[in-house]
Amino acid sequence: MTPAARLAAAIAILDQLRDGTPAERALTNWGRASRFAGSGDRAAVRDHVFDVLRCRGSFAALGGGESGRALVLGLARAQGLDLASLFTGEGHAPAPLTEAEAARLAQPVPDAGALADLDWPDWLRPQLQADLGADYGAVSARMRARAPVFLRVNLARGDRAAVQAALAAEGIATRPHPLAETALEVIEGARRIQASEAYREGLVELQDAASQAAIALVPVAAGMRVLDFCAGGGGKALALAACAPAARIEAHDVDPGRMRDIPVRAARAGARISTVAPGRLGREYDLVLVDAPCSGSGTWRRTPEAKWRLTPERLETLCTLQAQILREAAARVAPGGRLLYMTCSLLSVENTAQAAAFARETGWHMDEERRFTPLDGGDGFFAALFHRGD
Ligand SMILES: C[S@@+](CC[C@H](N)C(=O)[O-])C[C@H]1O[C@@H](n2cnc3c(N)ncnc32)[C@H](O)[C@@H]1O
Repeated sequence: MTPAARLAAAIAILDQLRDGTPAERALTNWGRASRFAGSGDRAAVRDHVFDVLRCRGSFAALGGGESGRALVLGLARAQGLDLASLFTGEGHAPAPLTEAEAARLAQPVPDAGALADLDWPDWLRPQLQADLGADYGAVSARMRARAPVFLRVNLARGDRAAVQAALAAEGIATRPHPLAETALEVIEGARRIQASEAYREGLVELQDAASQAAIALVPVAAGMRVLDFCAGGGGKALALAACAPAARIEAHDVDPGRMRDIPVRAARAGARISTVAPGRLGREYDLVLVDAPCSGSGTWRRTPEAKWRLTPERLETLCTLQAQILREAAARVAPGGRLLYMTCSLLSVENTAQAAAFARETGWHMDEERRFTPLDGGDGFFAALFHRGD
């Protein structure tokens, strides 16, 4: 496919999203109907679609509307592409610019800060400005770009340098990242990771660097009884198991189906993690992890559709649920044990305010609290470690 045909495909896919079709489904549908498209074409079209979703507000302003065509015009303009050579109408290229489009595109481009402002939902912008303070502008700019890909080195299987060499031998170039001693940032070959031997043999897992740094805060040791209360696919439980292979780790989720991959992932990593059905939990864990359901605002570079779907009502529901889960999880901590609360959110209502309210209302003490933003290199993330007040 030509670069222009890839833009035309992105336009068609973005138009499909307007009725609420999820991007992944629209991309799959397009892929099935486009057998002529090679893997490079598919990757490029996907990147266009996700670049637009991340910057939907500013690209709509730059391109003059919310249609697929206007958004892609905004993308092309933001990326400094030569519109005249792409929008030709020849072959599979998008139709030439209309006079109205050409006149709109001749207007001056707003400054970068004003554009980045547009890429947050309007209702959330004041909250983010207050929560991020002096970092607001820089974080907003960072959130418009693609997220880096990080790997967690499974220290139970090899040290970081050895794993880096094994990956390099398979064409995956990485560099150590300062956020965590287990973190490697992938600089080349990201699409090869899941088929690589290093991945299949459990030397690495895909995990954001901030999540890795948060897990490093946890005082986990051999013999400890640990509960991952909101285990989902088990990313945090696996990271904990790598830190303390002799800890007794149990994974739980209100939706047990979400834990279905844990046995396979644990076997790959050589980790021991048992999954526990709701209602079969113990009461005396030395450490309970709560990786709470949240807005996911810290990960919106990877899941940009979620940014535009979040509503004030949904955020309020999530905050209520987080407070409730914290209390349920705290009831399972043994005397002298610890509770770790985490979110992948940038919002204080889910982070510092939630943690402070829990401490105030229950008498638990906060030992440590850490907030990560994309300025640290990884996703937005939050962790607060507590011990019981008595
Ligand atoms: C942020 S995800 C967990 C991600 C996971 N820890 C990981 O690292 O891959 C939050 C999880 O909390 C679960 N959850 C939601 N409400 C819950 C509840 N009341 N009790 C336990 N788990 C809950 C969801 O099903 C979801 O899997």
